[in-house]
Parts: sequence; structure tokens; C-alpha cells
Amino acid sequence: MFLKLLILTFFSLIFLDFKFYFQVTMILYEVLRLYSPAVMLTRRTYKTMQLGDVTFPPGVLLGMPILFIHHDPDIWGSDATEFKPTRFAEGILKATKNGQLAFFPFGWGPRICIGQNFALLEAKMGLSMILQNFKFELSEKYQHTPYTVVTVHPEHGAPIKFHRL
Ligand code: HEM
Repeated sequence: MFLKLLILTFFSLIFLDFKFYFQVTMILYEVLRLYSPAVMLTRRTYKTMQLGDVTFPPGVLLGMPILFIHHDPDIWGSDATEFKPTRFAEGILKATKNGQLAFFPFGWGPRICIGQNFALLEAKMGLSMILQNFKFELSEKYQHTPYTVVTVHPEHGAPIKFHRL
């Protein structure tokens, strides 16, 4: 499985060229920032814990609202709600105003998503395969209605028009 992924990565890099590869990474990060599929992370304290000035006893359920953090102008700047992939041009830390870590589409810490590299690679490979054969554009039927049922997704789907190259 690992070897297969390595071979696929190698070929996708050759097909894509590095500049395009990093541009696609920035675009995927920006999509994951604005429309994080997981809107909230939860953790339960298993012992007395200190978070800033607050002490929590064991058994407290804590929620981290990823979507709010990803849209906070105090963290990302006044353009926080705009789609601007270039904010990630110098990496995740430099994308925020004060260089603070605030990008959690895959969670963080010991329980971080084990599928994150797979998911990003799959998206890049899918795009690279499509772009070799098609141009595409959003259909005029598309309605921008992000919607959360378990995960964030477009309420009325994402109709796309493909044109064979
Ligand atoms: C865009 C795609 C994906 C997103 C946004 C996503 C997001 C997340 C998030 C937010 C968590 C919780 C992390 C935490 O609590 O800190 C998680 C956990 C997890 N994800 Fe993903 N995920 C994605 C794709 C995948 C894929 C493709 C797989 C498997 C191939 C996968 C497998 C898992 C597993 C097994 C966990 C639980 C890890 C643990 O509790 O130790 N995910 N994911």
C-alpha cells in the first residue's frame, strides 16, 4: 500500500510540475479553511487540567469550534472570509496574522486524522487526471449554500460543466 502511494506520488509530481503542485496545495488548504468538513473537535478531560486561567476537573467535555477559528478576522485578518489561497504561500504558520497555529481541518495532536496525507494526495491526483483531459467550470445552476449534516457540504450539490480538451 505504502509503495503504491509512493509510486503514485512520484508520477503525480512528474505530471503536475512542482509549481502547480504547490498552487493546488494552497487551494486545497484554503477550501479546507473556509469549508472545513469537520466543524468541531471534541475532547474530554481525563484528569484535572489547566487551560490558560481556567482549571477543569476530570470528565469535562470541551468543544473546539474549528469553523469559527478558521473564519476569525483576529486570527486571519480582515479578509478572513475571502477565498485567498495565496495566504498559504509561505506555509500554514505564516498564513495567520501573528504566525499562530489556527488551521485544524484534520484536527491536531495525538488523534489527528490519520487519513490527511491520503486525502490531500487523492484530491491532487484526481485533479491532475481531470486537468489532463478536461477544462471545467461551475454550472450556472450552482447555488452557494454550504450546509452541515455531520460534515460541511454543498446543500444542492456542486454541478460542474466539463469540456474535453
Ligand atoms: C478531507 C478529508 C478529511 C478530513 C477533513 C478529515 C478530518 C478529520 C478530523 C477533524 C478528525 C478528528 C481529529 C481529532 O480529533 O483531532 C479525523 C480523524 C480521523 N480520520 Fe479523517 N479526515 C479526512 C479524511 C480521512 C481519510 C481519507 C481517512 C482514512 C483513509 C480518515 C481517517 C480518519 C481516522 C481513522 C480518524 C480517527 C483518528 C484517531 O482518533 O486517532 N480521514 N479526520
